[in-house]
Amino acid sequence: MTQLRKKIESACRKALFDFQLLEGAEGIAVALSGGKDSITLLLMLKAILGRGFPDLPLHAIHVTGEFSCGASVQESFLRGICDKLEVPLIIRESTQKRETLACYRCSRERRRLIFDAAKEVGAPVVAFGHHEDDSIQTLLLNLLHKGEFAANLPKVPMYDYGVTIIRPLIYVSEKALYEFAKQEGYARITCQCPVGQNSKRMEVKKLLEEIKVSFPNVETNLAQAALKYGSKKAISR
Ligand SMILES: Nc1ncnc2c1ncn2[C@@H]1O[C@H](COP(=O)(O)OP(=O)(O)OP(=O)(O)O)[C@@H](O)[C@H]1O
Repeated sequence: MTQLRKKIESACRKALFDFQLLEGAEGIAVALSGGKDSITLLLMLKAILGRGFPDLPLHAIHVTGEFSCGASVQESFLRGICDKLEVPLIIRESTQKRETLACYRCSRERRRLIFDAAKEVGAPVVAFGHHEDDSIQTLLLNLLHKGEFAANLPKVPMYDYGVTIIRPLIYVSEKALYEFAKQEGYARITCQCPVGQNSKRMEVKKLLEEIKVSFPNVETNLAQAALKYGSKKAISR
């Protein structure tokens, strides 16, 4: 096992433990876009479940469709990964059209498709591949755009849908995930969505790079603040 793999697995284990992410779970569904983050997540959970954590059934759910994130991923590529890991793969179709394309609508539909599939297979705990940098960007984006101090939380019960979202990669940096994907040979650009490439999130990413010049610890500090003070709004009923 490489050092990097060990490092990511151990950060993932720490998140599972610190936030009790698997508490009460009877099965886990990984939202698998085919990008580096969710593939790594699937590999990590496969390695961890049954070793220090309950041996829960694991499923992968992929949403396909012309403009869905992950649209450039071949089904056979995902099947290959899942078959090797002996994880059942479920594929759902998104209906997004270019004319009506907007991030919020697309991701709402994707979530609904993923949640429905997860419930159908008896795995209403859904793991997303969001990492530490996603959380930092979300925090800044919400602050600048909406005046809210709200980040990605590691565990969010979605009472209306009857599922719980978990984010086991919350302690892992994007850089580590990128390096690992390169090492494992599945680093590839997946999001070819014309809307996603120009989003406010990209602007926040650039802004963070600029801030980093004067404040080198900005990412660590924001990640900590996100976990400590990130809004509880998302988890209130
Ligand atoms: N088409 C999809 N099917 C299933 N899950 C998805 C899909 N698109 C995104 N997700 C889930 O949402 C998470 C965040 O999506 P986002 O588009 O921000 O991807 P990302 O940061 O590029 O991650 P990844 O490298 O896993 O694609 C992904 O890690 C994955 O768990």
